[in-house]
Amino acid sequence: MKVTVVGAGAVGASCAEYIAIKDFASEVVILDIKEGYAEGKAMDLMQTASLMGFDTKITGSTNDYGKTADSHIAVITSGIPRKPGMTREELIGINAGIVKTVSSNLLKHSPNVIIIVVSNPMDTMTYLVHKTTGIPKNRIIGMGGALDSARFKYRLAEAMEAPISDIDGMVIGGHSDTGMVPLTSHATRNSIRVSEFLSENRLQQVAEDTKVGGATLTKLLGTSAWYAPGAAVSSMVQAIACDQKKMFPCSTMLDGEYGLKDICIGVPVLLGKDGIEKIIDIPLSDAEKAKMKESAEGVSKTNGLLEL
Ligand SMILES: NC(=O)c1ccc[n+]([C@@H]2O[C@H](COP(=O)([O-])OP(=O)(O)OC[C@H]3O[C@@H](n4cnc5c(N)ncnc54)[C@H](O)[C@@H]3O)[C@@H](O)[C@H]2O)c1
Ligand SMILES: O=C(O)C[C@H](O)C(=O)O
Repeated sequence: MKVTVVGAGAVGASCAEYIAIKDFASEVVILDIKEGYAEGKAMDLMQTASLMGFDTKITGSTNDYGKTADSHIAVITSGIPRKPGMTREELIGINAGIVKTVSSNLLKHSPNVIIIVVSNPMDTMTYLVHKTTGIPKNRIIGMGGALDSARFKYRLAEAMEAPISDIDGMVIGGHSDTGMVPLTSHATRNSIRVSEFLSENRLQQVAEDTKVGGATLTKLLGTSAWYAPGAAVSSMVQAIACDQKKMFPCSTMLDGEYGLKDICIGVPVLLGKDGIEKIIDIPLSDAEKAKMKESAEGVSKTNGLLEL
C-alpha cells in the first residue's frame, strides 16, 4: 500500500508520521514544492523508525510526481494555512490554484488514486477537485468532520469531566467557523445521551467551542493546528488502506442526500478500500436540518468564488 502526502508542512508531516507509526502502509512519499524540504522531513521521520518500531518506508520528493507513481491514496495538504483573525475562506485565492495543479499531477502518475483533500477552504477545495478532475465521487474525500468530531468529543469530555474514551459524537456540515453542525442530540456517554449530564446552556457552549476549534488553536499557535488534523487524516487513510468500512463524517459530493445537490459538505460516510463506499443519510431534527441548510448556503457561496 503506497500513500502520497503532498505538502511536507505541519499537517503533511504530522499525517505522514501517524501513518508510519500505525505501520499499515508499506510506503509513504512526501512531496513538496520547496527544494529539499520533503526529503529532509522524510529522512528525519525515517530516523524515528527504529525508536518508534515501524517498517513503513518514507521518502521525500521535491515536486517530482514520478516518485508518487501508483499511489493507492494521496493526501493533499499543500497550500497556505490561515493566520489569527482570518477565516479559512480567505485562503481560496492561493489554495485553489495549488489544489488544482496538485490533483492533476497526482492523477497523471496514479490514475486510480483515492484523493483526500485537506487544504482549506476544504469543502470548496474538495468540490474543485470534483469539477476539475472528473474522477468518480467515491475517490474524492474531504477531511474536516473527523477532526471536528474529535474536537467535539474533547469538549464534551471536558464539560463532563469524563474520559474521552467514554464519549461518542459527530460533527457534520461545512468545515468552517460558522458552518459546523455538532450533533449534540445524538452525542452519548456510554450510550446515555449527553443531555442527561449537561444543561442545555452547557451543551450549546460545547457546540460553540467546537465550531471555533480551529480558530482557537490558530490564535494560540499563530498558525493553524497540525497534530489532530494529521491524526484525523491518518485514521481515514487507515480505514481505506485496511478496508475497515469505518464511519467518519467526510466532505463528499451529494446528490440529493440531506436534501442537497452539487455540493461537497460533511456527512457520515463509510470508508473502505474503494474510498467512500456509502453515504449514511441519517434523519435530522428540524433544528439540525435548518443548520445544515444554512451551512450548505455558506459553502455554496464560497464555491461560487471558484473560477471553473
Ligand atoms: N481540513 C482540515 O481539517 C485542515 C486542518 C489543518 C490544516 N488545514 C489546511 O491544510 C493546509 C496546510 O496547512 P499546514 O499547517 O500544513 O501549512 P504549512 O505551511 O505548514 O505547509 C504547507 C506546505 O505546502 C507546500 N506547498 C505549497 N504549494 C505547494 C505545491 N504547489 N506543491 C506542493 N507543495 C506545496 C509548502 O511548501 C508547505 O511546505 C492549509 O491550507 C490549512 O488551512 C486543513
Ligand atoms: O483552522 C484552520 O484554519 C485549520 C483547520 O481547518 C482546523 O480546523 O484546524
